[in-house]
Formats: sequence, C-alpha cells, structure tokens
Amino acid sequence: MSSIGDVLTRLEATIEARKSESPDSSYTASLLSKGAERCAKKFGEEAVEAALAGATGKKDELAAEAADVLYHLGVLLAANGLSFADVAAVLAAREGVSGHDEKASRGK
Ligand SMILES: N=c1c2ncn([C@@H]3O[C@H](COP(=O)(O)OP(=O)(O)OP(=O)(O)O)[C@@H](O)[C@H]3O)c2ncn1[C@@H]1O[C@H](COP(=O)(O)O)[C@@H](O)[C@H]1O
Repeated sequence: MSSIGDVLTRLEATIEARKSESPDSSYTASLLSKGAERCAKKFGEEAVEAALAGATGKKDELAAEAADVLYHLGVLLAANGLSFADVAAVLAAREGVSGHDEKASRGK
C-alpha cells in the first residue's frame, strides 16, 4: 500500500504534467485552463462535501470526499505556482508547537 506522501507526490507530478495537455483529454488541464478562481471554487465545493460527510458519520463517503479535496487542493496549489512541498514546509515548522501556544502568540 502506498503512503499518502507517495500518492501525493505522484498526483502532483500528474497535475504538473497536465498543465501542457489538452483540456479536451484531461479534466485537470480543463480546470487549470479556467484559472485559479475556478480551481478555488471547485476546492471549496469539495471541502464542503467532505465536511458534510464527516459531520454525518458517513465514513466511506468521507474517505472519497477527502480524496477529492486533496486532488482539488493539488490543482489549486498548482494554479498558484505552489506545491505540496510548500505546505509540508509550513506544517513541519509547526511541529512541536501547541496550537494553543501558537494562537496565544498571535495575541488572540
Ligand atoms: N484524483 C483525481 C480526481 N479526483 C476527482 N476528480 C474529478 O473532479 C471532478 C469533480 O467532480 P464534480 O462532480 O464536482 O465534477 P463536475 O461537475 O463534472 O465538474 P465541473 O464541471 O464542475 O468542474 C470530477 O470530474 C472528478 O472525476 C479527479 N480528476 C483527476 N484525478 C487525478 O488526476 C489524474 C489525471 O486526470 P485527468 O487530468 O482527467 O487526465 C487522474 O488519473 C487522477 O489520478
């Protein structure tokens, strides 16, 4: 079974490669051709669907919707010239810092 890191790395490479493909043959290419705003809208829709599945305890649906969220996040990042590595760097920098402490450091 592939790790989530391996799957996301392969997915990201596919998304990157689709940038130069025809929107007729690739859903990713068609989404990217519509711009970052459209990619953001699709990401938001999928996030809401995942939230609904999670709130109602539909485990299989949540796993499928979470996969949609990660795919659409990958497309949104690519549309903005970012990668999962950029997100990983932010998460890694937060390791060992309590969310409560981080919030307090923002003065909120
Ligand atoms: N992981 C995904 C993935 N997850 C979800 N989706 C697509 O995301 C779309 C979102 O679902 P919706 O029901 O909201 O779609 P829709 O209403 O048809 O879409 P819109 O017209 O609103 O954009 C569907 O068409 C799904 O097939 C994905 N499309 C592609 N991938 C990966 O990207 C690869 C390349 O795909 P292509 O770019 O199509 O070759 C695939 O092999 C997969 O690995």
